Amino acid sequence: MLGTERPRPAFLLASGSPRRIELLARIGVTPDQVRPADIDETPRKTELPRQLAERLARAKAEAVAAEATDALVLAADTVVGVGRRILGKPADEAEAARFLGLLSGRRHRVMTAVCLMQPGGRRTSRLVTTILAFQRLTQAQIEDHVASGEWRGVAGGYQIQKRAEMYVRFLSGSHSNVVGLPLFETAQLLRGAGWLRP
Ligand SMILES: Cc1cn([C@H]2C[C@H](O)[C@@H](COP(=O)(O)OP(=O)(O)OP(=O)(O)O)O2)c(=O)[nH]c1=O
Repeated sequence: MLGTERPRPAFLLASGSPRRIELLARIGVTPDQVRPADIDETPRKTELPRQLAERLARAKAEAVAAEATDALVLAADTVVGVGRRILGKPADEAEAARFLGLLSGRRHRVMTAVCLMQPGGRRTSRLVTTILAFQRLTQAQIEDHVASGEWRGVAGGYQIQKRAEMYVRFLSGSHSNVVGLPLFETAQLLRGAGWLRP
């Protein structure tokens, strides 16, 4: 850094998702601090998947930025939508199996909203949608998936970066978006904030 330049703000990742840390690392970005936001993620009645993702990403970013006004704060939220239905994180094995049944043989959408708060309160964001289709799943495949435990703590109850990819017949759009952080759009936001070089 040259002496005439202003010092960089601290970069905080407002997320407890290990996937988001790994994805950022892939584009050479290491947060100065990881500070998961503690917010209520319950969908509102009649809220659409994209509205939920946008609202939660913003709420996570604002919650952390409120305690660190001089920092650059990045947050994201990933939601799976099948029609108007929102699939969050399955509560238990039965719900994980039900989600897989809903995804079986159908197209669905994965939406990730990314929100970046700059020091001084300027906010920029992106909403990215990836369309996927799973093959039709047999009962045995659903049972194996549930037994793998890979449904825990993830939207829709599957992880494309793990065994579930073998069921993905079709994907249109960003792969990293499905894993929790669309890297192309995140890099655009970070460039806009002067954090990455154009
Ligand atoms: C669909 C899908 C989701 N996911 C993950 C990404 C997100 O971490 C998670 C969705 O939950 P989120 O609420 O977006 O994120 P999180 O609770 O893991 O972390 P935080 O709120 O602190 O940022 O699901 C995968 O890892 N692979 C997939 O294929």
